Amino acid sequence: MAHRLTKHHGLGNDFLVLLGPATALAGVGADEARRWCHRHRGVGADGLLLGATDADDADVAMTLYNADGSRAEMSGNGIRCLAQAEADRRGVTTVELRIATDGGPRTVAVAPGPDAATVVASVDMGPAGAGPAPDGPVGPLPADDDPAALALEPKETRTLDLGNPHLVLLVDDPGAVDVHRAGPHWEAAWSGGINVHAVAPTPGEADAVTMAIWERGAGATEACGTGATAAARAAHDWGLVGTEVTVHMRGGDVGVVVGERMTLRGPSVRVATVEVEA
Ligand SMILES: N[C@@H](CCC[C@H](N)C(=O)O)C(=O)O
Repeated sequence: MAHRLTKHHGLGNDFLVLLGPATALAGVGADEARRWCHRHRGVGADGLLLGATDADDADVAMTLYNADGSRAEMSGNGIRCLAQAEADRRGVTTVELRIATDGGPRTVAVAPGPDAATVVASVDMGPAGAGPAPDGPVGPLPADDDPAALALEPKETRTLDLGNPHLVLLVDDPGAVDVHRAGPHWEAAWSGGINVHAVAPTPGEADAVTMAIWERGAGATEACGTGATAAARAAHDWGLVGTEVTVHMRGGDVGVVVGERMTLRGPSVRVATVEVEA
């Protein structure tokens, strides 16, 4: 049996989306995510989003698999991609959707973007709660290793829960951090994994931070919406930014409004429609 997927990205954080009634999604899971998200042997993506369009308590019920097949509770970029796919299915470019996620219900307001392939979406991300404590030690390193590359001497650290878990490290220069090494190094202290972000205020720009990203289950990604929301919350609480924050990532920028409930605003771009073998 073949499945018709759409591919989208939010600032280079790319997702495959499969929409349909829950019965049609039933056989699709971790194995399909690993195969379809594979960069060389599949379509390629950071994650697979399943959207059940016949949920009782929401317009769409979202299930997210990372590229390695692990389940994640929530994605700030992914939920915008899912909302764009659902808007396309309905043939509209303006819509407000209630989306059930494993991290709780979210509301996404979709509006037209600068071109036909793009929408801009605002997501009510809910409150930013306290994240999990590490349950193991951060591993030892060779003595001659570069502390800046590994983000070994952060000025502050904070874990946050945006439905999914994040570790935010305040560093001097996120550009100096080698996320391929720093990410796994820090993540190893959480047995369930954690998304790791090295963050600093953006020089010469008020209310802006720059971040480098390592994602649980996907590795180095160009952008992370829940991570950007966590970074903005942490930077605000450290007194570095106000309540309307621009977060600069390798793939582009999002806007975050810091409050009791956090709001994330950014684009989703439709890339392709593909038919894959089950
Ligand atoms: N990139 C996403 C987050 C995807 C899930 C994450 N890798 C996890 O395992 O928690 C985002 O934009 O939020």
